[in-house]
Amino acid sequence: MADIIDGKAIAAEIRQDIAADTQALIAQGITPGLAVVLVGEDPASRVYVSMKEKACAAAGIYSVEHKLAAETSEADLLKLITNLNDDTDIDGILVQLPLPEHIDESKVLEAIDPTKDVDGFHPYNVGRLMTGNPLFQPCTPYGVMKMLEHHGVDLNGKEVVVVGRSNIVGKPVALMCLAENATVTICHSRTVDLPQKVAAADVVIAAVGRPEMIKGDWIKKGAIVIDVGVNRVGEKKLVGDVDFKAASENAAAITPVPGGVGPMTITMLLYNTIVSAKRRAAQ
Ligand SMILES: Nc1nc(=O)c2c([nH]1)NC[C@@H]1CN(c3ccc(C(=O)N[C@@H](CCC(=O)O)C(=O)O)cc3)C=[N+]21
Repeated sequence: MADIIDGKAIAAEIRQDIAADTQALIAQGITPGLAVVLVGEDPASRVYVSMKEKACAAAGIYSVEHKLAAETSEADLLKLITNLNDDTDIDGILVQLPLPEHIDESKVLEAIDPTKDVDGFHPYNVGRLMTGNPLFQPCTPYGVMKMLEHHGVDLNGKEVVVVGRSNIVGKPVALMCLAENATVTICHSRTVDLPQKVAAADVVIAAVGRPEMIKGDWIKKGAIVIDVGVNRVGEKKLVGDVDFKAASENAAAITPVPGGVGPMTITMLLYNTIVSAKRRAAQ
């Protein structure tokens, strides 16, 4: 049976450090500040945003939520971002994705001051990550790396297979593993013989958004499995991209869903906010 890599526990540990750093910054007269912008009424987005609020409050971070109506114009959203860029109380700006259809996502992400881009989605920060000199690392992949580190996984020379090629998870996590000297393969919907690719992996990182599509018998004995998927099936049940039960038979260690990567994502958002506030304090 596999070890469970407990994201909730690792997140709680990191959040204690974040709370201590926050107190130290406040003592220097700098209160870390995060602005979260939510456009529209998507229920899942609302849940995530309120989780972020609670986590900020628990850590002592100042947070402001800007809830805008679904029909808000792109121009008005850009205006809000400009104001937040100029607001000296704000160290981090997060615009919750997805945005409504009529708003150009790239335009919005590019409007955020890269020095406040705690999501790490601005092309400037993407470029900094790609060239090996990151300013902010995107929260979900950064959380994945912290989980591997906490579990004592050394990626040097390992075969990492990333399933999924999104800008927010697949591509950046592949770059981060490469920076740790892994041999990285990125698989996707057009990959030929995915089971065989996954079977070659020492570390599998699943980020496709399809419930339990990665089967347990694809996993090599002793592999590490990181499941980034959060798929709601039916009313309440949350499952990952990996068939957890079957994969646990082969894996040396595996992350659960819920309680795996999810809690780490929010933790790394707070972490990036503190990093940004420390830069402000050092100015
Ligand atoms: N600009 C932006 N940045 C994001 O980081 C971002 C976003 N937009 N849009 C949506 C996705 C999704 N996301 C999650 C955060 C926490 C959990 C999480 O904590 N999940 C819990 C379960 C929570 C539940 O029950 O729904 C868990 O896995 O244990 C999941 C997903 C951040 N996202």
